[in-house]
Amino acid sequence: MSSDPCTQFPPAPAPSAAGPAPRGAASLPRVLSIAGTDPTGGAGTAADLKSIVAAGGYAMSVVTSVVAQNTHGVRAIHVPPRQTLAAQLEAVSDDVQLEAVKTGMLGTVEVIETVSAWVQAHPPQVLVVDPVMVASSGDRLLEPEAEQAMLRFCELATVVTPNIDELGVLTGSPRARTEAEAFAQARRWAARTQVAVVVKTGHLEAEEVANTWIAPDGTEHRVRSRRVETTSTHGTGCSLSSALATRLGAGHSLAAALTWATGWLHEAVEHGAALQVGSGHGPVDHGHQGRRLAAAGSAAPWLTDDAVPQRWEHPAQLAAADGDAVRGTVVPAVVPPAGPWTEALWAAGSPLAAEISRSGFVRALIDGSLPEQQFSFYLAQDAHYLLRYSRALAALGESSTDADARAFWAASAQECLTVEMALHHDWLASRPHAAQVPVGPVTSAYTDFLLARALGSPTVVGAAAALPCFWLYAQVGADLDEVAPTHPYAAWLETYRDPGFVEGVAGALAVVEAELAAADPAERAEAARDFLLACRHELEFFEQARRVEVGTADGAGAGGAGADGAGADGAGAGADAADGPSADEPATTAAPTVGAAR
Ligand SMILES: Nc1ncnc2c1ncn2[C@@H]1O[C@H](COP(=O)(O)OP(=O)(O)O)[C@@H](O)[C@H]1O
Ligand SMILES: Cc1ncc(COP(=O)(O)O)c(N)n1
Repeated sequence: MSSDPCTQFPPAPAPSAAGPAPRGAASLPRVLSIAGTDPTGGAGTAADLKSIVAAGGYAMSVVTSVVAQNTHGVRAIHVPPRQTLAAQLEAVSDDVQLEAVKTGMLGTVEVIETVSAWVQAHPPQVLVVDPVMVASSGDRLLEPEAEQAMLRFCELATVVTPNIDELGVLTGSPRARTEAEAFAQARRWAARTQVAVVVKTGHLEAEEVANTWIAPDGTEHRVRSRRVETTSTHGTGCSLSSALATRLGAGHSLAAALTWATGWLHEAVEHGAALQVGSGHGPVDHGHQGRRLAAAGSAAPWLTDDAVPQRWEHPAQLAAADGDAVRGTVVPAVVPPAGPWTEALWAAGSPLAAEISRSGFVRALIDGSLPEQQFSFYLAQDAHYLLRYSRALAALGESSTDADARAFWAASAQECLTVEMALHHDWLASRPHAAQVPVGPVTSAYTDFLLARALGSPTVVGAAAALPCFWLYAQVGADLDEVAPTHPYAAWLETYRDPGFVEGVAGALAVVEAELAAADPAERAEAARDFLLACRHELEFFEQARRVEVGTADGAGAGGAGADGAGADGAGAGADAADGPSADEPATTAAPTVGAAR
């Protein structure tokens, strides 16, 4: 440690005129990033600030070095005098109580010593050290002679987050070629230093990128994530460590914090390329999840008044649900319409069908990356839905005047109950937490709407509102290629293609076509409007599960990853608890026979 007075900090709490604000009562964790800059906003302090905010913290920043860099690489590094660094650190700690500190690029021995001295004088509750050494562009961000100082600094951390190359340097081992080798290195280092390590496998080749917390006592918590084929990974390490620090600072367990940070970053990586920032290795979209959730709370009406004519006289009068006149770009329906009226309904609802296929929920369900906790929530809501949907179908059976329609709705209502029972037996029995999740607001809004139409509107209207559940569910099956038996949701995905279910869809289409043909134009228009609203309810129904915050206790199937899991400083929860079906979950259980719904 240097004896320079600039690196000698008074012990905490450092007094100032007002002194640091008292602990407790803060609505958000106050998180400090100590890092270098990136003027293109992808890495360093900029990435850290965005990540801390995204993770739910109040973000602060102390700059260690001013870096002229962009998505192609580093052009110049200026390290301000150590007095400047020390003064920044003191300005923060004299005034602000911190819940977490994250360090990134420290760069030189002098900087590391200054930060080390400050940390020792003001030990934070949570210190996440990202031992930044070399940028993804290949440029060095840590002087070679500073490596030893960095290794010593890491021993002050709550957790360190090296990438594969940095882990090798940290442990004095050759670069790990497999996850198992990386784990062995991390275990040895954690046992020796009593500091936890998050092993990140972004730099390995495998399709799965996992982040694994390895505690000093050897316990592990592994969070799986799917590799995104993209060049937009600049600043991923900065972002993960900042989000992790924030969640730990907020008091989440290590399992919950790592699960959340990994899932959030996955979405940010997935949408980074669309930002079109720079022509090299672009940044990730730190705000994607926040914007998605904000959009879910929009108060904008789902349909404008002119979306459907007052009187629907001819099939061609209907516009697409996005307001455009129906054009030739309609997504083909896997179960074909039964006549001109249902054909027009399909064309009008086609933008929503396409949106469901593109939705994060459906894509994650199909590619297997949907977190188990969100899948469990979906199952729980599905069970609530089926019970209520069955009542709506039974009501349609009672109000139908046509004998075939009556028989069809009654049989469908019955089948729905059978499917609901199978859902409990085959899927929810092994997820007792999910089985107890109450009906959510999205499910409730959809089913209240369906029941109101089935019980209080003309039969044609209730029937049209009930149709998207059949038709759009079958459509999801069209997006499926062969599902590998190792897919975590293989058995569930098969239900979308069940031939009995496809037959049921055709039956519903025939009934609705006949009802529409016989209806008067005003009722027909009402039916079209409610068909489109039900399509939108379908989209919301799928997407609601992605609004469940993984790693917290508010969703279903929290497993070992709930907020009440292992503490941040303690042992990890069981491996794979939150992000994929565990060995005893029924990933390959026989699918319930879906014949009527969802
Ligand atoms: N291509 C990718 N697809 C999905 N997630 C990624 C990808 N690249 C990085 N990540 C996420 O970012 C984390 C950190 O990335 P990594 O490249 O391992 O570290 P660093 O940025 O420190 O070099 C990974 O553990 C993973 O969660
Ligand atoms: C200031 C700063 N800190 C960290 C990184 C590493 O980020 P990456 O490895 O993604 O380039 C960077 N490029 N710049």
